[in-house]
Formats: sequence, C-alpha cells, structure tokens
Amino acid sequence: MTKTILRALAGETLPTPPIWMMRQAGRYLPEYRATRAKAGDFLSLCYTPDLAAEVTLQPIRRYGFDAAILFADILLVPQALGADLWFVTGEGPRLSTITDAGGVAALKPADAVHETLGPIYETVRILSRELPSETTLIGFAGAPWTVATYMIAGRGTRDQGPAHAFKQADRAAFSALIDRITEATIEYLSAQIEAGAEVVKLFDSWAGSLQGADFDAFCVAPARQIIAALKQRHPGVPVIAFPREAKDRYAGFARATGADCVALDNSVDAGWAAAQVQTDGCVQGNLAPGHMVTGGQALIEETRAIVEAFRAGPHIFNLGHGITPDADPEHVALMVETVRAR
Ligand SMILES: Cc1c2[nH]c(c1CCC(=O)O)Cc1[nH]c(c(CCC(=O)O)c1C)Cc1[nH]c(c(CCC(=O)O)c1C)Cc1[nH]c(c(C)c1CCC(=O)O)C2
Repeated sequence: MTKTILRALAGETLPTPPIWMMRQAGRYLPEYRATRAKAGDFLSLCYTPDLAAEVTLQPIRRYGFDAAILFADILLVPQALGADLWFVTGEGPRLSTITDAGGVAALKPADAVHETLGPIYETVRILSRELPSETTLIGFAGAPWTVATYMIAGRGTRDQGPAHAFKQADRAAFSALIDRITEATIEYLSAQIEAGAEVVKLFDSWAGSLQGADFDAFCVAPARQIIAALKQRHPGVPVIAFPREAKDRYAGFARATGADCVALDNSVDAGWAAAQVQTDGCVQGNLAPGHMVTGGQALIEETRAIVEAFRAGPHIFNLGHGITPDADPEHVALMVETVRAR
C-alpha cells in the first residue's frame, strides 16, 4: 500500500491526516542532545552519516511519525559553494559575507557542491535502508532567497535588511547570486532524490519580507525553476514548498510554482487556507509551535480545529514552523495522539 504522505501529496483526502513535524530531530529530545554531544558539534553531526541518520530516526522511533526529514541544514549549500560556515552555540549560524559582485563571482560553480555534500547523500542512502516501510523520507533545501539572506548578511537577520540593500544596490549581482543558488539547489535536491529521498521540501523561511514584484522574481520564479527541473529529471517525486509568512500570496502559490503541496505557517487562518489554498491541492500545517511548550487543553483544541478545518481535502498535519528547544516531548506525544484519535 502506498505510504500515507505520498497519498496525501497525490491529492487524496484521508480519514486521518498523516503527520510529521518541522525540526522533529532537535534539541527538545534528550537522545538528540546525546548524539550531538557524541558528534562534538552541529556541523560534524550533519557531516557524519551514521550519526545524522541516527538523529533522523530518533523521532520516528519515539512518535511513529509518517515522515522522516533528512538531518542536515539549509546552510550547507552556501558552504558547498565556498562560503565559510560555523555555528555559535546559543546564537546561531555565522557565514563569511557577500558584499558585492566580486563576492558572487568568487563562488564555486553549482555542480561543485557534490564535493562537499557527499556525506549528506550517504545519510539519505542509510535512511532509505533503515526507515520503517511505512515512513516517507523527505529531503530538503533552503529556497534561494532565504539562503541568499544568510550569504549576504553572514547571519540570521530580523528584517533581511542587508539582502534587501544588496538587491537595491546591484540588482544584476543579486540576480546572479539567486541564479547560482537556484542551480546548486537543483543539483543538491536531484542528488538527494537519486540517493533515496521520496519527497523534497523547499524552505523559504524569509519569503514574507519580499513584496510585490520582488516576491514574484525572487520567491516564485526560483521555486518554479527548481520544481520544473526536478520534475523533468525525476518525474513523480512530489515537492512541498514553504513560503513562510507569504500571507495572501499562499493563494495560487502551488499553481504558480508547480508545487504539489504548500506548507502553511501558523499565522495563516486554517479556514481561509482550506477555501483559498487547499482548493489547488495538498496543504501542510499549521499548529503554532508554542503549543509544544505549553501543552494542555489548548493544544488539544487547536489540533482538533486544524484537523477539522482541512478534513475535506488533502492535508498533512504539521507545525507552522520548527519546534523549539524548550518544547516538552510529552506535548508532542499528545499532539500525535490527538491527530490520530480522529
Ligand atoms: C532558516 C533555516 C536554517 N535551517 C533550516 C531552516 C529553514 C526552516 C526554518 O525556518 O527554521 C532547516 C533545517 N535545519 C535543521 C533541519 C533538519 C531536519 C529537521 O529535523 O527538521 C532543517 C530542515 C536542523 C537544525 N539546524 C539548526 C539546529 C540546531 C543546532 C543545534 O543542535 O545546536 C538544527 C537541529 C541550526 C540552525 N540552522 C539555521 C538556523 C537559523 C539555525 C540556528 C537556530 C536554531 O538553533 O534553531 C538555518
């Protein structure tokens, strides 16, 4: 029998939505913290296939999620293109910055990324052997705009100011950077699929700060280009797109990009999305991650309301963004139980 996630992605309405969770392998789990300590640091964990596969499997063992997401990070692509990358504990990622056209020109060609990313493909191969037969393996990458914001600023930014400033100052160089990331992403996701990823997800975490024509040029167009190339190389492999904080631009996003499913952040009203987004196909989401910290009756009621809002069409239950390190693993169990009690 076909896996539940693949059925939902093909447009089937299921009696119980399949479920997985953004950042399901992470610091809220004691077993993750133990494996990360064994690896030494986050990047070593990403590049050690046995350990990366182990942390991918941990939430599957604990909760029986319908999908496993490859353990890696969206910032491995900039690193593979030649950026320096490190993580400051308690703060987040740091990268060497790109400040002008010369910085873009100095990047490696897209097909060079495989030299760095080989261990990630090995993690995928291990997982496709070791996952339970009912569990879908999801590969992923960052979308070009979101990845570019980190490459330009060298870190996470509240309003993506440095990337917007670069885009204003030198649109040609900025477009060249987006194009390079787009090509690298096609290479990276194709290789993940060849290694055994059954679905891929494109994370555009900062899509919400692109307005008007910029949203079309730097969020929609690159997603469409990546999805078209993947569909040509790997027909039948579904793609989930996550244009976080896209607000009313979630409507029509699947049609505009060719995505099989749109992942909704938790600022989106589920009733609105059922009427405006789910009409085009599968949707994923969108419980607020804060419920994994607070738990209780509010978690149960909000989980039920989301299942109810999307029950007439194809739906994959998920959080509206990543689970946070202060979440309680028992609350995750309560969410899974509530979804599956339907
Ligand atoms: C923007 C972004 C990044 N990474 C990612 C995004 C897009 C999704 C989103 O909006 O959250 C995506 C990502 N990052 C990670 C995964 C693995 C799979 C999963 O379990 O979801 C995925 C899919 C592991 C990770 N990536 C990171 C961790 C924590 C690292 C640790 O163990 O110390 C994990 C488990 C680190 C990371 N990586 C990134 C940041 C900003 C940080 C620091 C913030 C934080 O610590 O949460 C970049």
